[in-house]
Amino acid sequence: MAPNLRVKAAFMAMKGIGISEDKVKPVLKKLLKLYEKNWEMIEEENYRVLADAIFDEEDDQVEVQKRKSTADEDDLEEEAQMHEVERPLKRLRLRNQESQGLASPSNQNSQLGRTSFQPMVEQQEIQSSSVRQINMNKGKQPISPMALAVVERNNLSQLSTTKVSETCSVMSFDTSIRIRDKGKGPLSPQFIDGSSISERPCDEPKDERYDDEEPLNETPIAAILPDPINKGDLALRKEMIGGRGGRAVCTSSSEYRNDRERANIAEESPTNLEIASSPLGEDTLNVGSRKTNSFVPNNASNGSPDVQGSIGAAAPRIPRFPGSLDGSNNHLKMNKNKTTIDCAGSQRKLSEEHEDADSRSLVVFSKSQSTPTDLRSVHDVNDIAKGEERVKIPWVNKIDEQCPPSFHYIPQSLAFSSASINFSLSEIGNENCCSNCYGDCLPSPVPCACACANGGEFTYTVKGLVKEAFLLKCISVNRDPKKSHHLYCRECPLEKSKDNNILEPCKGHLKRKFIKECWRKCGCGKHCGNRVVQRGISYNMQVFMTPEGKGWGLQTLDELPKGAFVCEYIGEILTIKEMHERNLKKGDAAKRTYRVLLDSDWSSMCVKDDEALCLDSTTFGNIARFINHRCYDANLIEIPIEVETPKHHYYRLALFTTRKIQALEELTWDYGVEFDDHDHSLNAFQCLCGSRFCRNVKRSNRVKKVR
Ligand SMILES: C[S@@+](CC[C@H](N)C(=O)[O-])C[C@H]1O[C@@H](n2cnc3c(N)ncnc32)[C@H](O)[C@@H]1O
Repeated sequence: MAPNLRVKAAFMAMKGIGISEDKVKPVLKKLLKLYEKNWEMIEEENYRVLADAIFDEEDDQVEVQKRKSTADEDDLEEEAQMHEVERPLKRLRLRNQESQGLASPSNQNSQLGRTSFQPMVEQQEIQSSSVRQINMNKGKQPISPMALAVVERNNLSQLSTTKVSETCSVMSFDTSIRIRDKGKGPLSPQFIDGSSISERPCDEPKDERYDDEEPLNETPIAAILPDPINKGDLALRKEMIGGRGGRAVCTSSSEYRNDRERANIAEESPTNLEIASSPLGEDTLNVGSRKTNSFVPNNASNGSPDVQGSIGAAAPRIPRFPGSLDGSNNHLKMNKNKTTIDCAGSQRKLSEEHEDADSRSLVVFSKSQSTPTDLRSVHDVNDIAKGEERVKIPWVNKIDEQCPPSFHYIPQSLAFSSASINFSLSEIGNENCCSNCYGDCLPSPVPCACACANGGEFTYTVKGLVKEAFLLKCISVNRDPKKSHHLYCRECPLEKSKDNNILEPCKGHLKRKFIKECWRKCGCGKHCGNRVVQRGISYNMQVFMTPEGKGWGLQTLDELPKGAFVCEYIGEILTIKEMHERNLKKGDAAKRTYRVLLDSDWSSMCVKDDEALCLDSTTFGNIARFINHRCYDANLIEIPIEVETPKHHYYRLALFTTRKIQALEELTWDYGVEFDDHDHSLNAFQCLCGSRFCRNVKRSNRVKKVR
């Protein structure tokens, strides 16, 4: 349909429910801008989004009007106070009261005659003063001086251009990939990224509805339970205390390099072929489940405080998020005197810490008093990724005294135990790779075999960004998961894992578009433009404590272009059965785990039990575990990436920007949570995303209105 016909149709539809053109016009304009002229979204469900937006606009106007009259009342009140002495009405009232003996409020109105309006002045005073009180409290959060915060908001650009970049040095990753031919035993693990900061997105204004509300006291973001002491502790202790100097390569935020240039600087992170079992996992993880999409968030705790430098946990679509390792109070805290305190109570002045900012462990530990768990929970304030990424990822808390929750930073996902992910070269046939290519595939006029798998053309631009058309398709599938995008398993592994006597029918899985990247069996080089995700994180980000009460979050320190790769969702690779077992073990704590289902292609294959997988970032993960949820208009989107195997039971899950993102914006993605799905209360949390499309807002009234 031509655009103007669509406009007319929208007018007609709105007219049908009694909304005039002049009200529709400005809102429609805004929506078209917001959805980048994606009419399908606006037209869906008989223009429901449009109608909702118009009602919202009306609500906003009423609110503004209310505020205006409140402000007027305040002004009046102030004026009245200034001229208290000459307030005739008040004096009159007092005189009347005195003369008529009207001390009791109960008989005031009846006996004061014409002057009875005066008690209303009094009432008005009370109202306006309480309004004033609310206004005064509004927006005030308990903000303690940030003991550990190295980054002041105002100085962020400085941080990203100087502090971060100054500390860059060339890093070489240990590329410990062990590839074996099919059937010849274990392969090597694969890892990935993480980290963040943030501020409100410029085009995602905070919803006024939340302004006057106290932040809700949510369930804590997730609790990571203590790992059993094992041999790894010694190495960890060494790393915590000594750090691994000079490994990270940072990209200055001011100097943008495209992905390929960046790739020349840093070593490619190791690609995982086979996933190693974690000796720790089982006792330490919690899982949640989710209905259809791949993200299974839990009730993340708001982060019980940990040691300075430790990270908080977060979770995406199947994911759930952790908090403290053991839920005990064994956490390091920051005190308000700008002194850092470790678990053992050692104190150290912040200034001293700044002096040796490049030393990678800022917390002073008393070795004798610190347990291995304490040590593991400490995160370097300058780099929560512990040098595992190409860039450093600092953390900051300007809101309270919590430190990020404990977890193990891993840059690539690892199998916990039973997941069937032994990638082998023989599994990738010649038709599944471009063995005849050379150098960089992108400039070639003839699409290579990998491009053919992407529908005959590369999905990345030469700048390493996802092409607009592909991105829009992904966004529309996510934002508009109509039935047509859902596929249903004949025997759903998720339902099978539930131990129900009767097997429930599959609830459906969102069918997503994959990107196939070139890989090591291809003839091209590792800087080929069709290898973006596997090169890892390249933008500067920061983990930060959100002011809205969402716990920790991730924000970008760099401006990010639309379609840019931000990070992969990394975690332990679990079979659904393992996930379920962990849930049972954890009981209520399972609500605080961060898991994402890898179910984008379940329905198109008969998934065996050990092939139905999810990623659990509760105890082992990267910065993605800090990314908070935002309903509908999140600035990141997850896209499945095929790298090491053509079988889609395992794939990488990468997060890309849905639009240009300003430095200091919080990074968010839509977990796909259904807040009214009572069957999946494990995933529920009180959503504070602030989106005008928030699904956690009771919509019944609005829907009624539309009908
Ligand atoms: C993957 S974690 C995100 C990081 C988490 N905020 C933290 O502190 O570790 C997911 C958890 O964060 C919290 N969260 C994420 N998005 C939220 C939102 N929009 N509103 C409220 N809480 C949110 C919930 O507790 C959720 O279970």
